Amino acid sequence: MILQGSNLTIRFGQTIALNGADVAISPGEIVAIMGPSGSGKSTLLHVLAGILRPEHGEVRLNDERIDNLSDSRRSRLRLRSFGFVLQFGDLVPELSLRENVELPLRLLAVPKAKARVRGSELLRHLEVDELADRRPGQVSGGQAQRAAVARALAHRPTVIFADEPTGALDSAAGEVVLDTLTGLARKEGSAVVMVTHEARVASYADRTILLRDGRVAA
Ligand SMILES: Nc1ncnc2c1ncn2[C@@H]1O[C@H](COP(=O)(O)OP(=O)(O)OP(=O)(O)O)[C@@H](O)[C@H]1O
Repeated sequence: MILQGSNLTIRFGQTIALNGADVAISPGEIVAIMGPSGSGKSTLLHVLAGILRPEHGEVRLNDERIDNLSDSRRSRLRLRSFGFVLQFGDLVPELSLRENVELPLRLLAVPKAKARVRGSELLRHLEVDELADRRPGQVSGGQAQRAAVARALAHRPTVIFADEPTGALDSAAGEVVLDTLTGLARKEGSAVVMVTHEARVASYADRTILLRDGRVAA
């Protein structure tokens, strides 16, 4: 297993968002997390990704415990090992699509020329290379989301976390984003963990984890 969460428990005030959830993700596996509203899907994603710390339980990446690392070590680990695709354009609005895609590489000190080659390759795969110099506000939602997929893949992360990655798109644009996200992740060996409430989105996954009341129900 590449990523493992055991007995994950977290509360927000009186609300128990996760109540002893266990999940394990294999290398390169594509997993959908489904369940009713409020069942803890986004919270599970944030705990697995080291954004939130569980109150009980532990998270292991490559068998190394990550939930008890300091905030700065967890941020560093997220930058190196994880990619993220969120529902709404989380690209940096002041940067071009190309600069957004190169950003994780530049933060990881990849030389500019090398980052440019990798960025161009991904933008081409995602068919937004002709828009590379535009800013996110100057392209459609679907085009921006394809650039977000390119950015998530840029540094060849171990796991890509996607929270409702097509939630803001019409179905045609959503299909393109899912095709490219899952297709490129498979090709490059990144695992994908995606939260969705749509069966159509989950059909792209190898396996679905069903959450109910903060636990894995199936
Ligand atoms: N920051 C927070 N502060 C307070 N309560 C929270 C917070 N985040 C989540 N919760 C609560 O924890 C529970 C699980 O929330 P979560 O967002 O993980 O559910 P979800 O399954 O992703 O829901 P949805 O499908 O509606 O997005 C909910 O009852 C929610 O209200």
